[in-house]
Amino acid sequence: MGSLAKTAHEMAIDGDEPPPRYFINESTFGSVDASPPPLPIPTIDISLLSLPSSGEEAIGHGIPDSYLDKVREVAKQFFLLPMEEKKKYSRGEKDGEGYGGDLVVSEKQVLDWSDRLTLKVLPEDERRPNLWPEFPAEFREVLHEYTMKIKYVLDTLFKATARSLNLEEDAFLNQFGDRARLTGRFNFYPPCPRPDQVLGLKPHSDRSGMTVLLQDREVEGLHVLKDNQWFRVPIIPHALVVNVGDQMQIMTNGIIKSPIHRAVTNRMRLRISVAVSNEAEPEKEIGPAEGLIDEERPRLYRNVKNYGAINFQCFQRGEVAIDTVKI
Ligand SMILES: O=C(O)CCC(=O)C(=O)O
Ligand SMILES: [Fe+2]
Repeated sequence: MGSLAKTAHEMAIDGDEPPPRYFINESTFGSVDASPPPLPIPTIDISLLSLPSSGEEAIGHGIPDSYLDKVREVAKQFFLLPMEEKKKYSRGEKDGEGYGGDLVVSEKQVLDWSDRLTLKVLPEDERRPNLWPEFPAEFREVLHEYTMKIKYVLDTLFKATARSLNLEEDAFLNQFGDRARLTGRFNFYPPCPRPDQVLGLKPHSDRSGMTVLLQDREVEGLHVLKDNQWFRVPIIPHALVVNVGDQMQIMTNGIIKSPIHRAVTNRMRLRISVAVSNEAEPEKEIGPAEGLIDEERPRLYRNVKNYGAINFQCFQRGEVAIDTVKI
C-alpha cells in the first residue's frame, strides 16, 4: 500500500493532466458516458417506514434542508483548506482512516480522481480524535450530530425492512452487535480535464450494511448499474440516497441486493458527497437470517466475520467480495 505523490485535488489546482494510471481500462469498464438515462429511483418517506430495496431516495428523515446544506458546507470548507493543514489528518499507510487521495493497493489499480476523508464515529471509544479536523470550527460537532441523525435513519430502515420481510424487528440490528461501526466518508471530486476517461470513484458495491449518501446540491455524478446498463441518479436536494451494502445482501439471503455504483467527474465543477454507513462489529458473525432460508430459497451465503477485511483483500486481488462468501 502506498500514498500518491499528489492527490487529485493537488493535480487539479496545478492544472495537471491526469496521469495514465487514472485512465479507465476500456476493456473493463468501457469509456464513460457522463450522462446516461436517469434511473427512476423509488422514494421512501422515512416517516412512513416502507421497505427499502437497493438504491432508493429517502425523504421524511426529519433532518432540515438547511442542516443538510451545513453538512455539505463544512465538508467543502475542509477540502478547500491549504494542503499543509489537511495533511495533519493524513491517512496512515496501513489503515483507511483519515484524509488522502485514492488508496493505492496495487500497481495495476486504476486510480480514482477524488480526495477523501474517512472517520469512524462509532463505537465512540474507537474514535481517533487526532484525525478529526479542527477546521472549519464546527466540523467535529457537525460530524457527530449528523451521523447520530443518520444512525436513527439507518436503525429505522433496518427495522422496517425486517418487519416487511416478516422477521422480528431487530433481526438485522442484532446481527450488527452492540459495537457496530458507524463511519463517515467525505468525498471530494475536483474538476477533471478528462471526464470521458477518468472516474471519480470506480464501480463498486458498498461493503456496509447500508449507506446513506448525501449528494452535492447542484452537481450530479452518481451512476448505478442496473440490468448491465448505467443510469444516473438525479439530485433531489432534500432527499438522501439509500444504498444497500453487501452485508445487507448477505443477511437478507440475497433478497435485497447491493447495487454496483460509481461516481463520474466533471470538467468544470467540483462535487462533494458525504456517505455514512454502518457495519457489523468485526468479530461478530453475520449471515442470512434464518427466517429467509427455506427450500425454495436455500442459504446463499456462509456466515462471515469481518467482512470489511474480506472486501479489502478482494479489492486488492480484483475479485468481487460478495462472490467469495457464496456457498
Ligand atoms: O459520490 C458519490 O455519489 C458516491 C459515493 C460512494 O459511492 C461511496 O462513498 O461509497
Ligand atoms: Fe459507494
